[in-house]
Amino acid sequence: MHPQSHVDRHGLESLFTSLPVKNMVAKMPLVLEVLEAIVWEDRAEPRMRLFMLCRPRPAFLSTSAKRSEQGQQTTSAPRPQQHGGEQQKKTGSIRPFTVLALFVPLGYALSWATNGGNGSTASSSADGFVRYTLARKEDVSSTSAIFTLEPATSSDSLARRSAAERAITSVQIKQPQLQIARNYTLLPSDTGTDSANLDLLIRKERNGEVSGYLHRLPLGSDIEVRGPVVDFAFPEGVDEVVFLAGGTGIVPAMQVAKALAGQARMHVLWASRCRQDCVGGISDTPPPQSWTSWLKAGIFGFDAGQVKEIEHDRERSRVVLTLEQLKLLPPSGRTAHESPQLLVDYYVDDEDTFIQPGDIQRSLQSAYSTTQQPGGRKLLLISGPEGFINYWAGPKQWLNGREAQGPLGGVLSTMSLAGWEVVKL
Ligand SMILES: Cc1cc2nc3c(=O)[nH]c(=O)nc-3n(C[C@H](O)[C@H](O)[C@H](O)COP(=O)(O)OP(=O)(O)OC[C@H]3O[C@@H](n4cnc5c(N)ncnc54)[C@H](O)[C@@H]3O)c2cc1C
Repeated sequence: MHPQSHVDRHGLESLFTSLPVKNMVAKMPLVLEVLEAIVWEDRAEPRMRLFMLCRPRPAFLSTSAKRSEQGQQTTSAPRPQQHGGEQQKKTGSIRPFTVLALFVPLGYALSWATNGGNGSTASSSADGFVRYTLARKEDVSSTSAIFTLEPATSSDSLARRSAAERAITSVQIKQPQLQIARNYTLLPSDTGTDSANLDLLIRKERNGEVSGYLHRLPLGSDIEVRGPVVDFAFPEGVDEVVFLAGGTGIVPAMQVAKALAGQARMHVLWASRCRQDCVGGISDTPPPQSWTSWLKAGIFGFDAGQVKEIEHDRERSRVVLTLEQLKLLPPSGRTAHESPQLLVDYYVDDEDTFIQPGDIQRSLQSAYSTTQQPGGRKLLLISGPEGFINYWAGPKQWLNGREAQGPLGGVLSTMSLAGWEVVKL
């Protein structure tokens, strides 16, 4: 999930220090490539990053380590002393003004070149970002919305299909003032048509740099997008999937449901904070009623669950509608199970319904009882906020500059998961 920009720092330094000004124009493509690599290189030197940012990063932005652990692309690398002059001095062999002196004319030249020298704005930039326009924003709840992005020009759009078909994919969106980017998973296109538009479900994080910026943008704004990036490629032979989704973690679940339709049976357990996030969603396999619900039903003469279902059926959010459509996808591929291919259960914090280990265990067992492919692979996927993944499966790990699964921890590590491969997304 990281940009594959492997910058050879020493090569870089010698390039900059040895570059004669008269050769600058001739070497411009190389220099631009290097500068671009620095911007996206999470191990780049602080002094280099310093000059690529539009403004100094405030202290609270020193969450770079956390972001990197999340597989985010950012211009700041995990480091103990972000503004530590000591560290900068130790590693410095290029004087800051050298970089600045190069960058300013280069930036000007790049802008001139990409604009064809006439001041117009090209839709695709040298760093792979493509210009889109915010065409629609559909509020799902007070904290999340579906953004529809249209290519700014008809000739230039990200090729959705260039990423592997059997994979979870996301795109990276740039926050141009800070020069940072975040991943957002693509909502599956509605009808199987390969629309050039991109639909994204984006939650507004409190004080979130990129999500906050996107939620503030008015319709018609330019948004720079690049990708798609493969976040997880499905192994061959998967015939059972149990998917634990927290919040916007439902979007990768929808991609899996679409990609594996007819090939694997899938059960999604989706936890949302409030009902607005999943209006109209009715669980396919509701957990057994607790004794308190039976008591309420006895006292009040109705089942509270039924009332909720009637209320929720009045309208359905677009996410719930898409999930319903995915349930209807015709079987294709090697196996057509007779039982429903996709089951979705809804859990809502505000309604005091939470995913319980027993729900997961039931789902795993029911998958076993209906499996038709002996030897088929079984995946237990978990996607959502860091806290959600940590709670169920333990934290991911950051190893050698890359995000790794880390050992299985959390609640799942105490359960019997024989035969199931757990993947933290
Ligand atoms: C592969 C992938 C796919 C994703 N898909 C989606 C998707 O479809 N939809 C979606 O909404 N998100 C998705 N995300 C998450 C998304 O990429 C961003 O992480 C998310 O939008 C937050 O980014 P931000 O810049 O807004 O917040 P950030 O600025 O990174 O902040 C994140 C949180 O940390 C808090 N924070 C910041 N600094 C500090 C500090 N110093 N101390 C304590 N707390 C702090 C902020 O208040 C905020 O709540 C995906 C992530 C990945 C890796």
